[in-house]
Amino acid sequence: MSSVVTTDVIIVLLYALAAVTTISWLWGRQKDTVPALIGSNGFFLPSYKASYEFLHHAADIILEGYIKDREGVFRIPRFFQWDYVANGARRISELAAAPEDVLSFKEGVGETLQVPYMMGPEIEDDPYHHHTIRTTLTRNLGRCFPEVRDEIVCAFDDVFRLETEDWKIFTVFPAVMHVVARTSNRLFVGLPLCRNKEYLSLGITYTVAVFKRCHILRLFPKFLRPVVGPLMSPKEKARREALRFLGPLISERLAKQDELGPDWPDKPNDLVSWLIQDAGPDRTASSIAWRVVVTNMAAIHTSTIAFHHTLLDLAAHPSHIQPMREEVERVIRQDGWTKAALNNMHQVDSFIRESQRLNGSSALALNRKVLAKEGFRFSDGTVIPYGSMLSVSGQTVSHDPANFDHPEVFDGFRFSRMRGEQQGQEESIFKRHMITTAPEHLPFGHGKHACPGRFFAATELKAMLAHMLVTYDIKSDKDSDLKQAPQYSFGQARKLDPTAKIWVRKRQ
Ligand code: HEM
Repeated sequence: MSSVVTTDVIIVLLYALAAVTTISWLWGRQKDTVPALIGSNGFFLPSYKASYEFLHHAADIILEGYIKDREGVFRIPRFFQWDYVANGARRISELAAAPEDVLSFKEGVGETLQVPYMMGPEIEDDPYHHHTIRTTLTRNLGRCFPEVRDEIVCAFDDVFRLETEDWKIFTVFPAVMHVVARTSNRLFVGLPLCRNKEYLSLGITYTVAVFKRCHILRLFPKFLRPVVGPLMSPKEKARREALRFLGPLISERLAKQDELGPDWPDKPNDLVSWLIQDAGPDRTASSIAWRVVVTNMAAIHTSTIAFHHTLLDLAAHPSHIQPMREEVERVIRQDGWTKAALNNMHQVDSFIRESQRLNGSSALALNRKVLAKEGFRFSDGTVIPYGSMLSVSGQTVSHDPANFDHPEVFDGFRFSRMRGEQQGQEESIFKRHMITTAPEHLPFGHGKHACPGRFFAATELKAMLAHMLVTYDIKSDKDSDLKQAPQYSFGQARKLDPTAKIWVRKRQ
């Protein structure tokens, strides 16, 4: 009993200390002219009530701000601090183009995902695997496509196990996550490990833990995070497991490289080899195994969410199936199952881009932290103070009639039509590809930090959709026709319905 009382007293004292420190820091700062979206403008710190309201209605509140002023900047209440949200294409472009020492991507992600606690300080300080993904992995997509395609075929076979001609019902999320995890790991670690259920569940469990716990840790004041962060971190356990699965494989490759040089005969062409090449002094089995897990985290959750929505959109809008089937079959007859063939599947590409447009997994995009001591200044003079988090309202731009005709309507061939209409105008055509980011299309971010894995994600997701179209019939589960209804949010994160189902059978 007395130890509980002591803990309570310590926590109250720590909170009081945080409040005094924050208030005195804010007191010395210039008055903030950016209006608050909810809560009172007059207060230095947002009220608990406003922060709680934002936690549960973030998407609606951000939309309200967008409707109020499509070119504006607002403050949003978080426990213990105000964050900032900017609207409009001009501000999005200015934010995306700002240098790292003014608006930091690294510190923005660090804060959003609580990287030092969830992944470790070395991932924040030296994210060399981002470079590996952007360069070597992307360059090898054509060469590695036969393996990726093979894994897609086998993984769908294993997940669906359709032995008769009858329809079978599936819960979409776990089915898609299994296929995505296997396919991604075929490229990351190769056979046979990419089919090892325990290994795959390590990546999935760690990813789910990071995305849940980072939001909870952000509810604590900063000075408490070094205490609470390590207690909540899934990192140590996942690191040990990663070494168990990947340690022998990586040690063997490191030994071969030491003995035979960097281009030893029959060196596997996968992420493990590419990371060994880029690792520099951090070239140990333990640290490379950890980069593989962290890459899994960036790749699997995001791609699973995207394909989950794609399949539900397909089931809800079946008139798109036949034209896409015809496109896939025509292109495959011409080019075979190759990466080049995917480039010619314009309707498939457009369908996934449209699904991403309407189903963003976060109400906020481009999360950055202001590092310039004088604050970040937009070209109209609005200043975001030093140390603040600044984001843009990623979802609202996709739903704005100024950017899209009938934005609320799912129109799977919206982007392929635009490409058709603009044949010959090279610059515009490339604006409509799934991988192309724009101020009005932010699922992959925008600017120099736009997702480096999006070329792989597009290859994987298009190959998955093309395979499903020509191999299976799918139809909606009547009960989950209104699949958007059960979506709810926690802070900026929008959660999908993990119970949504579809019917699948062998193609008739
Ligand atoms: C549909 C799937 C995916 C979506 C929607 C997605 C989305 C994003 C977004 C929004 C960002 C932040 C961009 C910004 O703030 O400007 C990002 C960054 C990143 N993504 Fe993805 N991603 C996907 C797939 C992947 C895959 C497959 C990989 C790895 C192979 C990957 C690796 C990364 C990495 C390493 C970063 C950090 C980039 C940097 O530091 O510059 N992503 N992604």
